[in-house]
Amino acid sequence: MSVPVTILCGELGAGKTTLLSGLLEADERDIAVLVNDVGAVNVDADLVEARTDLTTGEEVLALENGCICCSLGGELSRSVIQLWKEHDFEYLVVEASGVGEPEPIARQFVRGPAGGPYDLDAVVTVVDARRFYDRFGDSAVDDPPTRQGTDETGSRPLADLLLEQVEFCDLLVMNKCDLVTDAERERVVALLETLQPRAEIVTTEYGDVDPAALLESERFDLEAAAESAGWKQAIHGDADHEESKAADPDTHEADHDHAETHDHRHDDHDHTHPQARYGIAVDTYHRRRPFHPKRFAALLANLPDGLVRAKGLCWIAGRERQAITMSYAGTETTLEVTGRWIASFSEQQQETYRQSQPELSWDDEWGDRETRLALIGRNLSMDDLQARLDDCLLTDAEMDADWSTFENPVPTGMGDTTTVVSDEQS
Ligand SMILES: Nc1nc2c(ncn2[C@@H]2O[C@H](COP(=O)(O)OP(=O)(O)OP(=O)(O)O)[C@@H](O)[C@H]2O)c(=O)[nH]1
Repeated sequence: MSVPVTILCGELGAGKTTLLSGLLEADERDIAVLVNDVGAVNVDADLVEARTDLTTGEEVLALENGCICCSLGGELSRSVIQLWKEHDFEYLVVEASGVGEPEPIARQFVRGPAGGPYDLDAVVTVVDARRFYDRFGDSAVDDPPTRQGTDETGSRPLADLLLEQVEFCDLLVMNKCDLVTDAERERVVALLETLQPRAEIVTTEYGDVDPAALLESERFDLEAAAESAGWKQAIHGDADHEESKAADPDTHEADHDHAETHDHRHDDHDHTHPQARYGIAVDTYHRRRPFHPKRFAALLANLPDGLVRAKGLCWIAGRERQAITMSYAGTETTLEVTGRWIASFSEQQQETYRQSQPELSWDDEWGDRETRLALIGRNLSMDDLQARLDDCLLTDAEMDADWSTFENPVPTGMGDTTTVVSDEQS
């Protein structure tokens, strides 16, 4: 029988260790714990070990000096397999580094060698309610959120990773609720529901969560988790909507219709519309005309304060091969080369790719090049933001210019990123 696994994510200091200590104390099962902490001194492992030695004697294994989701990927698999071979236990909890991406960790338990002895039960993300509210919850605070630096592992902005942990999980534990007012708590819940419509949300203090919610909940589903982010659903909803309107010629250039895509997930079943109550809106932006690199970068440096999340693919003039993923969270936007437009391959390769993706929308002149972004904001005029994005598109005269002459901060190599910090002045 495979051993069930719960992965525990959340930003540094959100309360993962507190929750885990409580869990180990409250639960009868024989639980092994794998703790990963960035930095040489593995404080968490020491803490949990001290706690577990005194209580139930669970196995604690520490992976140090790195992040299990990237450099230690192989080591994670090796360690958990070794743990399984050498010890007897009923359950494994992996406390992921505060700066790790949960998806690659989860994949190791599904597709990697660890998928044999283990069965991934749930990915749980712990959110610090106070910090989340300060960062994303209220544009009108007198004391603005502190700007996020880059994380220790490289170029990814911390807020971006934080939202990824929210967007890829089965259960959200909103901790430190003693540090927010009721109104602030409700607003954070509404934001979390928008960013991640699939996950259940539990509000708590000092990680006091019923073990049944964390262990053997059988919540995990790789496909569902990978598609569950609010921004992805908005983009899929927009694409589907567009397909159903395909016969309409008006959809060709500017098929945006946010009145219909707006917050579509809750139309059927949620009569309270908490998102609307807190001024939270989801929108999509789709154009088949490239951005001017300099004007687009200038907009990213001056995004409206109410924008919480923006993510999707961009077509940027001068980068005719590179499909660029834009990801905004907190105050920073990363532009990363994440692939190639199919239209930049040879005709024969284009045929092959297009046959394998029959649903791909294709323009006679530009092929699959397009910009398709999800926008999540609060107290924000989506129409103004759309108009500002439109101002970044090439003009008719610029369409005829030599795009390679444009000043262009956008990277060219696969996997390369540029980060633009917004000064939140607009
Ligand atoms: N006020 C308040 N403090 C909390 C709560 N939960 C945890 N803390 C405190 O927050 C601090 C960080 O908690 P940890 O459990 O170490 O957080 P962590 O997520 O494991 O942190 P890293 O190991 O840095 O990733 C500790 O001082 C906890 O006592 C809570 O609900 N309310």
